[in-house]
Amino acid sequence: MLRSSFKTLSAKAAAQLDQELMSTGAFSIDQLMELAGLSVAQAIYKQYPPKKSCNNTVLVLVGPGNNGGDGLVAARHLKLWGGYDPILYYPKRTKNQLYSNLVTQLHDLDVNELESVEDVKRLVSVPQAGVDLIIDSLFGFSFKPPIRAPFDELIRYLAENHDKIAPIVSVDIPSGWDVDKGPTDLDINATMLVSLTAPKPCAARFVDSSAEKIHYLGGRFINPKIAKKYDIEELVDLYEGNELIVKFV
Ligand SMILES: NC(=O)C1=CN([C@@H]2O[C@H](COP(=O)(O)OP(=O)(O)OC[C@H]3O[C@@H](n4cnc5c(N)ncnc54)[C@H](O)[C@@H]3O)[C@@H](O)[C@H]2O)[C@H](O)CC1
Ligand SMILES: [K+]
Repeated sequence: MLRSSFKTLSAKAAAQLDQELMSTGAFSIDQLMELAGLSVAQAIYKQYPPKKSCNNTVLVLVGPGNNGGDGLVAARHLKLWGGYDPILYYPKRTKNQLYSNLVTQLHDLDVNELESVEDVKRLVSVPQAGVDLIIDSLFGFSFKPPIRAPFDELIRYLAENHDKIAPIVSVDIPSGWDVDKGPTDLDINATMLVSLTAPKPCAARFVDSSAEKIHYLGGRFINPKIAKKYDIEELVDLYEGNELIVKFV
């Protein structure tokens, strides 16, 4: 599949598909999130395998919705596989058993958390010994700009310091971008994007912005009937064998 010609799903269609999977499709959100987060972890393992020369510290920026949940799941898999040392920044928690369970699972794996944006700034700015990779699981297809506190300060810092910090892997959407229109004045400057189910329109802007941008597809849970209804059969057909991810090249 050519890296800049792929079917996309608008923010509205993505939300509708998500609802359909969980209503008539009879999936639970836990199931979808587990598969989404697992595919994010696999894409990271493939693109950034753990190195012997560093701690492989992965800072996971966790937002208040399901995009954040995908990041929590990905962190668990990376930790379980060994080689990676995830650390969380999760400033705004939704009171929901699903998320508190995911956090408990990470605490049981001795995954630590940062308390403030200042802690994040300190850690990401330490050359070599700080953070080797950043997972941006702040916002996904339900994000509506402009970005509100406390996330504005965080994204502004990452945007302004992108040449000094570790690569950023965005889950589903580069956080702060308009899902359908693309970058706003706050660009998190992600290096890699893992689109879930289908790329959203902003993914085309992402790959067009530089030949260096890396783009994966994950979230392999769409049956042929739903794929046909949403006109994304050609995306579903890209997965080979038992693979959970596809790299656009
Ligand atoms: N079918 C799939 O592909 C699946 C994808 N998953 C992931 O879920 C997200 C979408 O999750 P959702 O809970 O609908 O929303 P978000 O995580 O995008 O964020 C909602 C959250 O953010 C707040 N918010 C919105 N705009 C702003 C703003 N301008 N400033 C600050 N805060 C904002 C809002 O109030 C909510 O609290 C999708 O992208 C995938 O990553 C599922 O995991 C599985 C199925
Ligand atoms: K994101």
